Amino acid sequence: MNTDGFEASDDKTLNVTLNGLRIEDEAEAGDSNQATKIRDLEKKREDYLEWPEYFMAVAFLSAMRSKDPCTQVGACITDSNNRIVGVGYNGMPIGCSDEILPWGKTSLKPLETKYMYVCHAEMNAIMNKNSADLKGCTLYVALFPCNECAKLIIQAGIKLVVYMSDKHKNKPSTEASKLMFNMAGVKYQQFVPKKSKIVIDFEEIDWNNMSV
Ligand SMILES: Nc1ccn([C@H]2C[C@H](O)[C@@H](COP(=O)(O)O)O2)c(=O)n1
Ligand SMILES: [Zn+2]
Repeated sequence: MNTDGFEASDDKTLNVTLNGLRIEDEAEAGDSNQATKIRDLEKKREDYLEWPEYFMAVAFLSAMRSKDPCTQVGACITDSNNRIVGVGYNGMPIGCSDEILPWGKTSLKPLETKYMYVCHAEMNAIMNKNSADLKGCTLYVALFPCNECAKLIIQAGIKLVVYMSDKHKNKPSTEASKLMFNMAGVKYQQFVPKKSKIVIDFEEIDWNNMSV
């Protein structure tokens, strides 16, 4: 065993035992890159997802379930213990076929547009709650909530809305949401990602080191 805790075997394979796991490397003993790599496996990871990024990523993952051809929105509600207590995405109400109801938005006949029927992501996340109530909770959502969802958010007792985009900020609906949030003491803040990308590539997972 050398001073780094590595064991150089006769066949020039670098063998290291970490927490009962034997890591064998085809590197020559003394290869400093390999040594650094192996030493990194002994330390706590520093590039783990922080809570806000994790929750916003859950919101975005949920949005991938949406069948809306134009806009997919996801929402994730968390409590003060950083537990997820509700998730949702925009979709047709339960029992109302999303094969039959319209997904278009341009028809001059309101009944033939999705707007009459779609449940917004925030509404679904609130309705899907798995805790007794949502008092003091935080809602993560891709788009700033509309006025109808703002009412639900307020009534549910949610205290903070973290949103990614307020691209409709000049719409009366957004202004109404902000007016109600301000009156009701619901705070809202734009999410500033620390990572530009969060990728899950199933084909690239290194099962030996369990890194993605
Ligand atoms: N905060 C939001 C904003 C929008 N949505 C949903 C509702 C519709 O399915 C769609 C909006 O349609 P668009 O006019 O953008 O094609 O997005 C939501 O769930 N939450
Ligand atoms: Zn809404």
